[in-house]
Amino acid sequence: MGELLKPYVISNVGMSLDGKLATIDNDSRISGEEDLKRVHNIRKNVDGIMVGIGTILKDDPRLTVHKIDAKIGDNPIRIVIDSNLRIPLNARVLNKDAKTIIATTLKDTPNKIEKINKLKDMENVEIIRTGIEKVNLKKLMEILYKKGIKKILLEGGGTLNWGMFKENLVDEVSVYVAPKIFGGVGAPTYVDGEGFKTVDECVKLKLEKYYPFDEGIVLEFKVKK
Ligand SMILES: NC(=O)C1=CN([C@@H]2O[C@H](COP(=O)(O)OP(=O)(O)OC[C@H]3O[C@@H](n4cnc5c(N)ncnc54)[C@H](O)[C@@H]3O)[C@@H](O)[C@H]2O)C=CC1
Ligand SMILES: Nc1nc(O)c(N)c(N[C@@H]2O[C@H](COP(=O)(O)O)[C@@H](O)[C@H]2O)n1
Repeated sequence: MGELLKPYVISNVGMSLDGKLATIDNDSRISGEEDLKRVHNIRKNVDGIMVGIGTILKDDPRLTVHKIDAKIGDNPIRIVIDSNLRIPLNARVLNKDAKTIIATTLKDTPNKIEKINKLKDMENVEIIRTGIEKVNLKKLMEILYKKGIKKILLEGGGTLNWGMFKENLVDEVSVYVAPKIFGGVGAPTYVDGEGFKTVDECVKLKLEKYYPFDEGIVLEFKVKK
């Protein structure tokens, strides 16, 4: 079998020192303005920004380059991973500021068919279908690569991050760690999902760079392949 041709994937989050992406009440204001500008500089230099539907439902993000000087044409393609097509039709990620790809499964329900038809009427929206119960992330990466998406910024949340790390689809990690502790067993962490059972199986990283930033620290790693 040939090597998987896939986009280069950078995973970025802002997290508390205890690895949380938000508090138990879903307050995710972790990064300060400087860190958000750092993230938007990464956004400006990738072809796609990817998030899971959990993040859309909780944060209603725009996923555009809006914290630094940029033109609408600088906006990368937004990619939402949404197995059951739960995306609200008024989600900000569906606005006209950029193109949006919604990746969903091949499984049909009457509600899903109706939603797909509505989404197809939106000129900036494209739907890609792969996988049965969950979006098949490996196949999706191949499809995106063939469409010319060569570099992706993965912006979470914890469930999608797990899916991407488990399938060995992440190439680089860049995290801002804030000097804050949130606690809470139910608060989302950088990587959730079912987790690896042994240290042997886990994703191994090579530390490349670290520097104090805002009130915290930025850590950059390459994923060992
Ligand atoms: N501080 C930060 O930098 C960030 C914080 N967040 C926080 O993370 C939380 C959202 O995270 P989650 O609830 O975990 O949702 P998520 O954004 O990770 O989306 C998870 C959803 O992705 C879908 N999915 C489809 N196929 C999948 C696959 N193969 N593997 C994995 N997922 C698949 C599933 O429907 C699943 O429910 C929010 O509280 C948000 O505020 C999110 C992004 C960045
Ligand atoms: N880097 C980073 N730091 C934080 O503290 C965050 N809460 C996030 N969240 C991510 O950014 C999205 C918001 O994007 P827009 O400003 O609306 O374009 C949010 O949905 C998370 O993916 N990131």
